Amino acid sequence: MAGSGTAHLRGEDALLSVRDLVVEYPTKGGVVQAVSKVSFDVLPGETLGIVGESGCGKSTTGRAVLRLDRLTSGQITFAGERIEGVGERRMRELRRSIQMIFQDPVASLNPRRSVKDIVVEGLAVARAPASERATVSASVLGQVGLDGDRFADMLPRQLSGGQAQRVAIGRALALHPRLLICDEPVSALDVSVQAQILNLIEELKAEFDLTVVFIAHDLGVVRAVSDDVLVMYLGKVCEFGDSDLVYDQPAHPYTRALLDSVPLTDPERGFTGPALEGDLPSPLSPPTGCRFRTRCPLAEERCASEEPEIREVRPGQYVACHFPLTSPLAESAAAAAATEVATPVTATLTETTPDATEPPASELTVTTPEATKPPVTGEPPVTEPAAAKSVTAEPVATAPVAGKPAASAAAKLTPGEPATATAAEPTAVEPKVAEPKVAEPALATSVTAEPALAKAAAAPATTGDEAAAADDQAADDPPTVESAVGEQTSTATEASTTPTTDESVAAGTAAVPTPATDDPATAETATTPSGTAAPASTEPPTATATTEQATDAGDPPTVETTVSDDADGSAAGETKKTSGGTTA
Ligand SMILES: Nc1ncnc2c1ncn2[C@@H]1O[C@H](COP(=O)(O)OP(=O)(O)OP(=O)(O)O)[C@@H](O)[C@H]1O
Repeated sequence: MAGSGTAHLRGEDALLSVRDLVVEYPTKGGVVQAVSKVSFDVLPGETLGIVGESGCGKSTTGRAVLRLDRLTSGQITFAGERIEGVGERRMRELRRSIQMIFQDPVASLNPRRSVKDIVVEGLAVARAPASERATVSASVLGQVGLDGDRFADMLPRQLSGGQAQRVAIGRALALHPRLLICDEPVSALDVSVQAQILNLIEELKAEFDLTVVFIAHDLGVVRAVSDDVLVMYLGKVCEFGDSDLVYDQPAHPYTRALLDSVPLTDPERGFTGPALEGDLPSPLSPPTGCRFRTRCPLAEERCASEEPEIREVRPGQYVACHFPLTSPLAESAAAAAATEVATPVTATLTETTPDATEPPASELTVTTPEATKPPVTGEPPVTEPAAAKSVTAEPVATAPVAGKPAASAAAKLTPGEPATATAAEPTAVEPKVAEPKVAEPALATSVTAEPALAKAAAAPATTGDEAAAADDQAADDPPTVESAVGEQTSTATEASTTPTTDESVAAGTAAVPTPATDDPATAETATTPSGTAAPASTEPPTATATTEQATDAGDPPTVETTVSDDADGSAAGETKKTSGGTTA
């Protein structure tokens, strides 16, 4: 959590329980430790946000729950049933109850199928009669705001990104899932459309009593929709707790650094505070002890030798850190650091005084006087910089999100207000340095600024025709095949900047653009896993989706995910099937 532990777990009432999940990918360069002993619970009806830098293992965690990737070890319990070891037949049934929505909506849809057929692909796999499929299709399309004949016969390439994501959501809903895993569902969308899709998910969640795991790198998006949030770093859990608590009073230095990397709308100030510096270390050989220590301004020798156990630092807030920002331990750590060479630090430290006021959020709050500590250099980063993505935290947070009162959303992130309040309880702190430090964030190179904020705030909280029409504006000019290919290529380029690119590609987590074939029975459907994308090449992916001959012409094509299944005792290479990007 960057350590391990179970203090944050909430027990038997959980709909989904993940315990000590380990997912490793053997590659030519070594074993990628994508997820290392991650544990969490998701309670019925809640939305759990999972955040962290690109490459920290968010998508792998989500995919592991559905067993789309091979689990190295760990336990997964869904609705009281241990599922990490069930056979593939049972897993296929379970995937009706656990649906996943992916980042690239267009790539996740079969390009040769009409919208009305796509949304009931899962039912077709289950051999539901055509009449039932037609009824459900019409109903679901209405629920996701695509009612009317206009959309029913469209092909995915004729849809805007927002409309395509609505179709993907509809396809998931048609199976009446209990758990929805949303993997970066709005990252690829325009910010105004993001708000609409988030609202749609919130409304449907309430209407269908869904439990949601919401994976995103965008902190603002996650805050807007999540009840609780799990912060991951390099395959480990850093912090878990009530979303407001974690965002307002982050206790892990990594959480704080992430929040400080969020751009402000005030161009003079740039960013909330000192940005996270350095690169994500290689998952092939992660740092010993606390995995964050090589980038942590508070790291001590102990952090290299001892992995921190997660523990409660405030009611409802759990942190895996030897020196959490509000713990008395941080005081002694920082005091010790003060005796060391006092060179400029990555994070601006602050002084604690009994009656001082809250410091600017630009400053890293530790409860010790005059402590400065040089950045821990530790092991040099091995990998390429983490893939940079747009940061759109503030805009989305200010957009009204159905299911969460607008006032509450506004209270969470008010434009101009620091994204992180840093009052250390119970003592307040006095800023030592008044001027916020403006730093270039290591996390983001693309920033959504104020105009987007205004757009998002103005976005209507509707899922009906209006919203669909808004989405549709972008689709007035239906994208050509060429432009769709261009999109894939650019996504693939982004993916290529992630660490251990070779390994990722070798292991085949790239999304599979669906080939254009007229034969539905042999059409290869895309699953868009991991938020990465393969170029639209004719070469088949190494290990993700292959095609299976449908059992009859009426069946939609199924996707075989090439993974191994421990339970079945098969060797690597056994196939798992999903339908057209759903997890039916
Ligand atoms: N099939 C694979 N083979 C090898 N390495 C992989 C594979 N899938 C993922 N990885 C690696 O596992 C780590 C975690 O990847 P993952 O996609 O889960 O991260 P993430 O936090 O979801 O990132 P992003 O937000 O960019 O999708 C990364 O280092 C990634 O390169």
